[in-house]
Amino acid sequence: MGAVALITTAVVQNKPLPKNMKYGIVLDAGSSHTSVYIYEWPAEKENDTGVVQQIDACKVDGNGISSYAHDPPVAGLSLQKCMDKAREVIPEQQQRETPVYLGATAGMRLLRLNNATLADEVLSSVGSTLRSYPFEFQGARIITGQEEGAYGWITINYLLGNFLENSGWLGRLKQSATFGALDLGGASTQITFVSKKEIESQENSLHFRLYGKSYDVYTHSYLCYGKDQALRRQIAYTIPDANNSTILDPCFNSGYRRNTSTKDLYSSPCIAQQRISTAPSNIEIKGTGNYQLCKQKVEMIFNKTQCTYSQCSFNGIFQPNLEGEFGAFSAYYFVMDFLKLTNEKISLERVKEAVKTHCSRPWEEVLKEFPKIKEKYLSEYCFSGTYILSLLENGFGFNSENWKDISFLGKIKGSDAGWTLGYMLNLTNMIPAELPYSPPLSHGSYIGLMVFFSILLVFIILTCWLSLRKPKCLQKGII
Ligand SMILES: Nc1ccn([C@@H]2O[C@H](COP(=O)(O)OP(=O)(O)OP(=O)(O)O)[C@@H](O)[C@H]2O)c(=O)n1
Repeated sequence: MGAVALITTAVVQNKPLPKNMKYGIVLDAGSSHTSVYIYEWPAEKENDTGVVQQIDACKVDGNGISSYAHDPPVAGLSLQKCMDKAREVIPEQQQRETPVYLGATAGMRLLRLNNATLADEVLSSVGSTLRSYPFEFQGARIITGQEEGAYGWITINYLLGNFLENSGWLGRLKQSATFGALDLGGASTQITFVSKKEIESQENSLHFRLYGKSYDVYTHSYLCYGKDQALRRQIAYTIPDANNSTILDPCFNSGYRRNTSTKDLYSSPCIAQQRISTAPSNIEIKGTGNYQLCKQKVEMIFNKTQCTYSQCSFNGIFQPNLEGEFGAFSAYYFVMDFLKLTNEKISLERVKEAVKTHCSRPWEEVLKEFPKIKEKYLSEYCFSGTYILSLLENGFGFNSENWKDISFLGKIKGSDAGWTLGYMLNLTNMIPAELPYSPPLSHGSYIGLMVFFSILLVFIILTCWLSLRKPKCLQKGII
């Protein structure tokens, strides 16, 4: 049984895994795009102390499989380019033994809320494409927010080597040194960390036994609090004020303009409470680039008033005190990397100053300086930086003191930080619940020691024999 048995993996675990697998493929079908990751096993699979490594990754063109809700068969076809690449990367004789998993995240969770039949059609379309490749297709499913949080936590701690470090006798005695995981996607965000305090809400509590050590983990996934859905909500709040269908938005650089259809904006279940029937069908957003005003608008989406537990993050969700160090990845990394704020020595105050400065820059100037960056990303870095600060500070409770505990992580030892590796490690039972037995000495060292002690023994016996034996001449003299 897999070590992470608490996470339900029903659909995927039905098929036995190929015995000689050396590679694994995981497709991350996110809300904004799909990525294909190829992993390679370490040579010593049985007594695994090596690390499964990402050897290639491919980003699928387009906006994620959920965006094909209007035409599900195309969702599968969109994956072909990256799957063709996987066929080139993995040696032909290994392909039949290579498991392929597809996990869809928050974009598909939202589509399922809107229209479960369409979500099924999209999944069956990607399933038939993946089945047409010579790999061992293990299933396509929508993973839960809890799984997304847990697998992200497993991935970063596995890659950082924390589980093995905690598994020795010394590691088992001391407090578990793991990193908490902060994952910001397009449609949801996850926070996951080991908590010494009681976790008051059952749905936020996970227990893992990994390499012989137990971990009590807190996790929560906030649907609709990914970067793209948060932006939609922030815009939707302004629509009632729309005058002549124009919105002045402080979260975009001044001079930036964008047209949005309200039908498209309102199509997300995240905006359900904010829809107004008198909204114009099209709105024009005009940036005014003001960090303080943007922050005020962004904070409207965090409800800090109700809490039925001893303490909450926001929206009445229980969250224990933050503990230990954290690794922040996905959009946290993309945005902070763009703003050059990933250095741990940069204080929270300096981060705020930098976001404020970026927001105040005219759009023309930004565009001129970064002509190669996709306009969608570039235009949103003022909002994204402000949102990240609000989420971490106002939402989760980070402050000037513990800001230094956050590391913004893109790749760890060559593998992308994200949920996919943890997902595959769990489904292939790569992380044992108990520490595999490893003899204290290697075979070579045993033989070396045996030879050494044999020579030593012969030497001792010889010395004793020589010293006890009386020389014949002396014996004669005495007589
Ligand atoms: N260079 C980049 C790349 C991506 N993004 C943004 O990062 C966010 C998250 O992207 P990703 O990690 O791919 O999230 P998804 O998997 O699509 O989201 P989810 O898990 O919520 O489904 C998106 O809003 C995307 O616009 C960005 O700002 N800059």
